[in-house]
Amino acid sequence: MMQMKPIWKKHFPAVPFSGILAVTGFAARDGIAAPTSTDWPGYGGNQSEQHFSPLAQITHDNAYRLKLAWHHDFDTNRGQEGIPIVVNGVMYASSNWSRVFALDAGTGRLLWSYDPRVPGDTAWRGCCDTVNRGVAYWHGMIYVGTFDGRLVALDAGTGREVWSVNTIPPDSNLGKARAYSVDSAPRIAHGNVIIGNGGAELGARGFVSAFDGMTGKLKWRFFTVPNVDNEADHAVSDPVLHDMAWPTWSPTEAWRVSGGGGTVWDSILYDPVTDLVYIGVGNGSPWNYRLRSDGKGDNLFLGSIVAVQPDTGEYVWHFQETPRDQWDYTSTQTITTAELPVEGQIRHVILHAPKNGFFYMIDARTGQFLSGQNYVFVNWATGLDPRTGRPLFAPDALYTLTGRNTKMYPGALGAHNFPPMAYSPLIHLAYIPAQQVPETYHADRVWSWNRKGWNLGLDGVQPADIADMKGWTIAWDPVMQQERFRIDHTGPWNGGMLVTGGNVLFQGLSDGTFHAYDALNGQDLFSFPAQSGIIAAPMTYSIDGIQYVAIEVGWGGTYPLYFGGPYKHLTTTGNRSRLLVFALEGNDRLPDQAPHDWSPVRPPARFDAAAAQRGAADYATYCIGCHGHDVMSGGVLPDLRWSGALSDDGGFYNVVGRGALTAFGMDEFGSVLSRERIEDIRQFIIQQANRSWQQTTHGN
Ligand SMILES: O=C(O)c1cc(C(=O)O)c2c(n1)C(=O)C(=O)c1cc(C(=O)O)[nH]c1-2
Ligand SMILES: [Ca+2]
Repeated sequence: MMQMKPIWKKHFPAVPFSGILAVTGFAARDGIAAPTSTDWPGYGGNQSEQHFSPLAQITHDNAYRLKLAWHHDFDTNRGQEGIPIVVNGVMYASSNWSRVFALDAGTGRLLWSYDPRVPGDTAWRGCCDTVNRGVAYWHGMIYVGTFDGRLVALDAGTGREVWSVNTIPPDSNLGKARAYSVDSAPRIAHGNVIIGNGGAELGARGFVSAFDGMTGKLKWRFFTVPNVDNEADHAVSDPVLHDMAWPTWSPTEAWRVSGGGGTVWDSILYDPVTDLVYIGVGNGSPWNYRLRSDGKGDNLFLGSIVAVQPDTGEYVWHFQETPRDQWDYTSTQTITTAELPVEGQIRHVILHAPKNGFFYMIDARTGQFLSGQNYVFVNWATGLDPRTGRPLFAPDALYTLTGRNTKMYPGALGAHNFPPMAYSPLIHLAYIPAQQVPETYHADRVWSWNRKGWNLGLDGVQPADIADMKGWTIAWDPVMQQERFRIDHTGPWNGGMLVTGGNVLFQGLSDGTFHAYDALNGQDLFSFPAQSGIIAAPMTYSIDGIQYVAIEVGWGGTYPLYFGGPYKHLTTTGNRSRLLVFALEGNDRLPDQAPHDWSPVRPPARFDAAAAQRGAADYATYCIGCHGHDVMSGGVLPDLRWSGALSDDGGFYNVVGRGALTAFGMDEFGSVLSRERIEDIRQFIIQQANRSWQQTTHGN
């Protein structure tokens, strides 16, 4: 093997490492021990959310020996995006539908489980599966955000509910759509539990709330986009929205209805060094910038990182990465801090690789742009203004203004989505689970509003050919703003990263394998067949001197749901959602894999082509987000082409119109679509099923 020189030695003789063991924010309650450095006390590991652990028992020399120590089957086969936490030997893992499991982290023995009983008819509110990314620990309590918008505090010892609040207030200032869902991990700052929400694809006005960790009392709320009438929300964001954000919006119809977007649906970081909370703000709602804001203004705080005070939520600074958003370029991706040299001085900086394809280094105290460079091919901007970091738009990028359908790199799933990036304070590299998923955007000319449906203001978003879809892990040098090496994957939508003191990089892939790589050069050290695609990120901890690495397995999230069948990598099987835990010793094994999938069955032979054409439009608004392009399942939810309900209009209406399968997450649409329109959707699905049937051998 070629030995690589440690890259960092070139410009780092002796750099003080940031917050590796910093666990001070997780203070102990009487009689309850504080987490230790062998734990994984929060979503991002340490308080810099570097997805780094100093544990070094597993190294590039021995990682090939990794074994399965134990596994835990989840009670759902939907997508898994959670990163478990470990505190004092107990693992707290969350799963789809916001369920929580406490397990003995050494053996996998189930200690308790908690089901918030999220009503199945709330599933439509989420763009991207009923996933959950994790829980928070503080003072002997576990906090989980539930898909239907609650924040729940559990007793860490028993799983008993201590308090529960609705994080989505009934206020009238949230827009008409109110498609709120919560899937991100709560974060803790000064004893406050901070949580955002998602929903901008369907219609939502973004905000972040802070609740007292002990009592659940609301401490503050910060809205990320202005009140539509520039009136007071009686929230801490009032002054900055009134003075700074409002002038960057045009008071047109579309955002008044849909809420404007700016949802904080994933990353939030409390930084003990600056004593600030950074929130990653999402895309505009509707996506169509011309319809949303008359094509005017930067639309603050869309596509920004905003820094606020932990106790009050008061605005401190913002840095907007994507002004004039019309591509779903969220800034919700991993917010990480590090100590790095800038012009000869060590600075405390934020590292950020948002969807838009640029890697940013920002001063954490002031929000000042320090440097930035595209980490993948992009065609929406030709670069960044070197002084301000503002993107230089490519002429074709503003497609809602030009009216020309445009294929954009990145597309709406971004060059980097929710799977966390990691940063090694030993090697000084960031590891980005990056991808190329181009899409062609077709702008609508007229705004129309659909309750319970997607509200993009677009005629459609067309994914590129599968050959154009790529996935890599990019090792990025943030100081030089350049790539050091990359690991090629079979396709996009791979899991997030973990890097350790043993200089090992762990990642699960969309092709259903789990890997350990050498963090210095990307060499593949270990591969495990996990039986299902992986989108979550691993974490590590140590008990009784043994280092474990855990990963949640379960194909899902938006890519397989929305893009559908042609983009599925594991063609042989449906999902098996589980938690896998590895160590250097272990003798657990997975049960043999019996292939299971949705087999084609002969669809009804006749359909009405004109009805099918009408149904296609409603399918794209109401169904596509879960059931996929061209009605092909991406391997998570049932493939409607082969559904028994297709053969009978009454049975189909019972499911789609009346909600016969509500308990499974299939809501009723009879309240928003007439029986005729639902029948048109059935005709469209039958048409698609016949097309597929013809294309298989069955057609002969
Ligand atoms: O705008 C939003 O409110 C919002 C929310 C979410 C979410 O809550 O998961 C996602 C997105 N946007 C999004 O753009 C996106 O690509 C995405 C992927 C996923 C996922 O879990 O697979 N969620 C989301
Ligand atoms: Ca979005």
